[in-house]
Amino acid sequence: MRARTTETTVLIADDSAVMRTLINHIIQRLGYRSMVAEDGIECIKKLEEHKIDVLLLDINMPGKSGIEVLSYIREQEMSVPVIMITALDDISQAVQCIKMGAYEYLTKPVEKDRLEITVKNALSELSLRKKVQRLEKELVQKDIFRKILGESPALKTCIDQAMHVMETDVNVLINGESGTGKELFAQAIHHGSKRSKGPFVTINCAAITNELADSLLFGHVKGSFTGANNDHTGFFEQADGGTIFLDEIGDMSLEIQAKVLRVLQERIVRKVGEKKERPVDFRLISATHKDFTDEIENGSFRADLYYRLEEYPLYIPPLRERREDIALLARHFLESFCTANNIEPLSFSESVLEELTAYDWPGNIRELQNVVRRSAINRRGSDITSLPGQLHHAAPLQKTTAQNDAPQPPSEHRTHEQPTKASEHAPEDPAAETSLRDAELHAITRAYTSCGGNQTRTAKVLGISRSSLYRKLKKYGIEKNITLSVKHES
Ligand SMILES: Nc1ncnc2c1ncn2[C@@H]1O[C@H](COP(=O)(O)OP(=O)(O)OP(=O)(O)O)[C@@H](O)[C@H]1O
Repeated sequence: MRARTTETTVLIADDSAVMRTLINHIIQRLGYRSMVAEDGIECIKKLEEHKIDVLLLDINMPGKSGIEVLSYIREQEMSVPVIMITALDDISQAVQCIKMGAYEYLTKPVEKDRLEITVKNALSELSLRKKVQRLEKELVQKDIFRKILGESPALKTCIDQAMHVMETDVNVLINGESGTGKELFAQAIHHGSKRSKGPFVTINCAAITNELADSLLFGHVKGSFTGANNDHTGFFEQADGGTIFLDEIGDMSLEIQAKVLRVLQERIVRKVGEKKERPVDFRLISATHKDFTDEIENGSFRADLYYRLEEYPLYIPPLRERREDIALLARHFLESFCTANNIEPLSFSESVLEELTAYDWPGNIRELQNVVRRSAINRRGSDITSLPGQLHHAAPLQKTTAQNDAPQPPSEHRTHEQPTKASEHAPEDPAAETSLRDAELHAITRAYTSCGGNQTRTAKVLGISRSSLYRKLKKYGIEKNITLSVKHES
């Protein structure tokens, strides 16, 4: 029995040397590890410096009384159970201690059996309390991640990593192809963090121009430049006390990268047209679909900023690497679509589910969402037995729709969207559009695959600029997926 309990430490705080020795002796004979304190001040010091499992606390002590120590324990929200030791004529004070949260009181002289039972009970109550706290925490975490559906080990690993990192304040860099759920994860990390009551500010980095960067990021005062008709609070200040989510961080210009690096280092901002500096307290989560090794190598991304962003990397795998999730997600999107549109419940036939599962989903979950919606709209009965068109054609066409459907940052964060909207270039004949698209997609796919996914070489082969290649890859929702899916198929 002694060997079993030596892990448990009991602190005995009593100013009487005789009582300390007596209780210490009993505690050690019961097999617990013991520590002693001669007064309230020493008791608090030991509580702070050691892991104490049970505290035996005398009420009347010099320096700080037992009641003062108890108040301190409650103020600091320490979970140690406290057993008060009191003289018989001090019962009213002992009762007051129970009201203040002490577990129990024992009267002097302390009997061995009573002491043994009380310490044991206090320990089992503590372990029960810890179990309840753990279960409560698990419930909260499950609730936070309930929007992120999937049963695959790959997704579960991501959720597990996100759960661990959300309790800290470190910067997280989420990497994954378009539509894999990076923003969803960023939101979950924010909601599960100690900043959850603060704001979650999303910034689409691709949409910030160098000219407006200072004003958008740090704010401006009215009249500080032509068109500044009102004061504006910058994004970093808006995120004060909360989380700032820098989406598409890989698209940020070098000039803006320098500004962001400065805020990360100094944690202060200054509005355009103002001298005053303001401290800002934010947690940074950023997301990218790019491989930063290339970007850093070719000088388009600062290594020093990258290392600050990537204090904790979180990789969200594409859907084709977690095929187990496809049927589950498809059924979920179908059900949500039916509910939202007052449609009678629909279901997929087994062969359609197989087809969905076999497809590579270059546009990932966003693409799947859209295919499901279109299937529901085109249905001919309550069973969906075929998909809208061939899936490999759905990808590029879907991507454009999907970008419009995707959750977007608040409008003020989207002042300068990328000019790649289908409507701006729509040819008159839709069939011509499809064949042109197919030809372009085919050419890009071939070049990109033969260049092993290297964007600079692919752009050279195709005779277009790297940025224009990037826009096209994004437009078709293929990016690095082509290389991977080709590998997958062969
Ligand atoms: N595991 C999931 N369960 C349910 N819905 C998901 C899941 N992952 C993503 N989604 C949904 O898919 C869509 C795309 O997700 P999200 O915007 O988070 O992706 P993203 O990786 O940030 O995309 P992009 O890089 O294009 O900005 C959203 O509607 C999101 O709610």
